[in-house]
Amino acid sequence: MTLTETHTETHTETHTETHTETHTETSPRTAVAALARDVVKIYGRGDTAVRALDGATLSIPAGRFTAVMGPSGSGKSTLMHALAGLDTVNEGQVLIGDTDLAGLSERQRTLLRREHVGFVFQSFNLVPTLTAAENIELPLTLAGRRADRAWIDELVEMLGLADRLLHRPAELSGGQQQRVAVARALAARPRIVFADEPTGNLDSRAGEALLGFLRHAAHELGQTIVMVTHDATAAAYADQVVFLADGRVVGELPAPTVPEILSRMAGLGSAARSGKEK
Ligand SMILES: Nc1ncnc2c1ncn2[C@@H]1O[C@H](COP(=O)(O)OP(=O)(O)OP(=O)(O)O)[C@@H](O)[C@H]1O
Repeated sequence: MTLTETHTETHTETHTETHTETHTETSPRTAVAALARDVVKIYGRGDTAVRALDGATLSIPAGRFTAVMGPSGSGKSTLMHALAGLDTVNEGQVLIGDTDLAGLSERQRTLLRREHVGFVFQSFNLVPTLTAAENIELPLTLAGRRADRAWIDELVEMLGLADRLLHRPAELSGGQQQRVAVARALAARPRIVFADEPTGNLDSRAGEALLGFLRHAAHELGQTIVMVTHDATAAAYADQVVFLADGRVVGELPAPTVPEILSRMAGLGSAARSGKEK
């Protein structure tokens, strides 16, 4: 099953002229899920201006699991925010699917994110007053879309959450909370899921289970996933690792192994965590 086969575009009047969703239920997903081309992002002005992205170019392949690594301050979070439509850029082009974000208003970007982007954060970001089930369905509730019950049930089953659905986040372990967050990110069948250090607050066993699921989601469900991490063990679960330094993409490593990742990172002047010290 590919996600496009059952993904119904429910939005109408809110969409922009620049957004060309012309695919039918049988058309294949584009090979590139998101694209940044020569992107410059400057924070602040004058003497205090910081060039967080300095000509970053990156293509995110659809249906693959991509890890983004780089020294602290290299621009990973900034690039992720730009690709996810959370923030605008000063120069260059950012596309999600076929949509050029430059043509969109802030509200249109919000709607695009709601429809096409899922997020998983280090700190889980679940709503404490809602049950696990309600948290999982929150993106659909917000978008006014009806839950695809069979899909949600499948996610819950795959993530081993079936007996935790009526519990609130405080009654769940860290690993369970993060699995709820992953189910929430995938619930609306987004075009792309961004995960920012998703295993940062998990012990290694829970982290490995989560990373295994993310890889499964890419390979078996066709879900495009982009993960920012400092952890070489986590990055080695990905299909490819993209390396950033000084606001630019400086390398890519397909089929990465932990030693290769650590060696590349050492070349960038940063000590990546091997993940073993956890
Ligand atoms: N809101 C902001 N205002 C000013 N400068 C910022 C802002 N956000 C990020 N920066 C700067 O932009 C640069 C890139 O930051 P970014 O957070 O993207 O790096 P990163 O690679 O994600 O770092 P880390 O691994 O430490 O999280 C850094 O020099 C940072 O200090």
